[in-house]
Amino acid sequence: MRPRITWKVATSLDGRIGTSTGESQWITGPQAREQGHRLRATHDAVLVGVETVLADDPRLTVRLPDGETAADPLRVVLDSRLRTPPFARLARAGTLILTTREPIVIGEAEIVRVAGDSQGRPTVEAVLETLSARGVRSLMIEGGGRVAACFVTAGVVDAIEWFRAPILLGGDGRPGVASLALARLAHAPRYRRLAVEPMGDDLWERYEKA
Ligand SMILES: Nc1c(N[C@@H]2O[C@H](COP(=O)(O)O)[C@@H](O)[C@H]2O)[nH]c(=O)[nH]c1=O
Repeated sequence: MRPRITWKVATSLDGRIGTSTGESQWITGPQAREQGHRLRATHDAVLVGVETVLADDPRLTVRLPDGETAADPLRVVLDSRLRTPPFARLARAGTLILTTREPIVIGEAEIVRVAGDSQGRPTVEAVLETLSARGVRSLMIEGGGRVAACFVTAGVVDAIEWFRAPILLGGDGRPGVASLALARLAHAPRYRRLAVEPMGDDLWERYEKA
């Protein structure tokens, strides 16, 4: 059985995750970001694409206010061509890098080769099979836009945790979800809103697959 998949995204009002130059830290305020950490703590694994590693050098750990502790999820990077730098914060034990190339050493991360599509990117199916085999039952995708588009297109995004900040970044900003190549509205993936909660200046919108 595949893991339950949640896509978590922090955007401007107009659904952008960064400016045209890629600046993205931070779009949402401290309360929304803390909630993001709580969501990490409730998932077995958190996944990003290598573009996010190169842009943000994320840690993907759970960092909670003083006195609160929670285990870190398995960190997963989709990196078909193994571009994760050995000095990246994710290049350490507790990170699984999925590639379609012959594995090389990247810090202390574990590198596993999986099946690729016609463009040499790990297939969603192969990623989910690999994670299921490791006992991952819940997976949170944290971006970027292309990775989100792959999982949405594959029809496997069961829930969305959307943090929306009251700023505008415009059409030249980086989209939260890249191309879905939709010609017909009838084919748009549809989600049902479960809750909306103010988080400081931001909004936390929760959706599940309709
Ligand atoms: N920019 C942005 C987010 N960005 C997400 O957080 C990641 C950084 O995680 P870490 O290095 O562990 O702090 C980054 O790569 C991206 O996935 N999250 C948010 O709640 N709000 C924000 O405005």
